[in-house]
Amino acid sequence: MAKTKLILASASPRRVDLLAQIGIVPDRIAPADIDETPLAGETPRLLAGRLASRKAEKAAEIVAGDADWQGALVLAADTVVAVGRRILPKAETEDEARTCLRLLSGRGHRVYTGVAVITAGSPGNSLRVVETRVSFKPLSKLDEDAYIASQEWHGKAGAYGVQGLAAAFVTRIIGSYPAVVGLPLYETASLLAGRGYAVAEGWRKE
Ligand SMILES: Cc1cn([C@H]2C[C@H](O)[C@@H](COP(=O)(O)OP(=O)(O)OP(=O)(O)O)O2)c(=O)[nH]c1=O
Repeated sequence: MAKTKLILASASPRRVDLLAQIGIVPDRIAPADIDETPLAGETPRLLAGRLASRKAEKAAEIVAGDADWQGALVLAADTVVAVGRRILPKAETEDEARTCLRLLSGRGHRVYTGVAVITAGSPGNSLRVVETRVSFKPLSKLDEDAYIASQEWHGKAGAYGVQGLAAAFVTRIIGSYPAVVGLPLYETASLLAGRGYAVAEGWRKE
């Protein structure tokens, strides 16, 4: 039987690296640019799920009509950081980043990562939203200034990347570390397997 093809609907190199960690190399990368504005009253969990689904649908639209990609799996994800019910932005300015860091300082927050898988040309999707609890130490003025100067916050949800310098701020993680970075690997593998993708194929050394 022909191997099921995989399309990754993401422009994020981190998601490519995370998939590679479990031996998965997408056959095609088809980033989906969508409006990520939360709806009025939308919870962070619902937002992460809706955006992951929307990204997968948009990438499937790109390959619709191309017979070579019918039946391929389309995988997308979205990461949202929330302090209580407040959804933090993907920080674009230093002011936004400072506001996020002050909200995160010395307390816990939640990271919601939605992962969606659809089969190109078929209706319906498989969706999981993974919640991970992350706690930060109280940040000093020096921590804050140095992290801002590092530029690592730029474009990141909640203005930090746990895979980088901000790891020095993290006192505790309850849940999935790879979900915080951008893709919950257990849930991703299980969604793909549920749609017929042989995740462990190719793990054996020749
Ligand atoms: C909390 C956290 C966020 N982030 C970043 C990753 C993303 O840039 C951002 C979440 O945005 P996303 O919209 O999930 O992803 P993206 O825009 O990078 O890529 P695409 O939509 O094409 O798949 O936050 C980290 O890199 N590490 C972290 O620990």
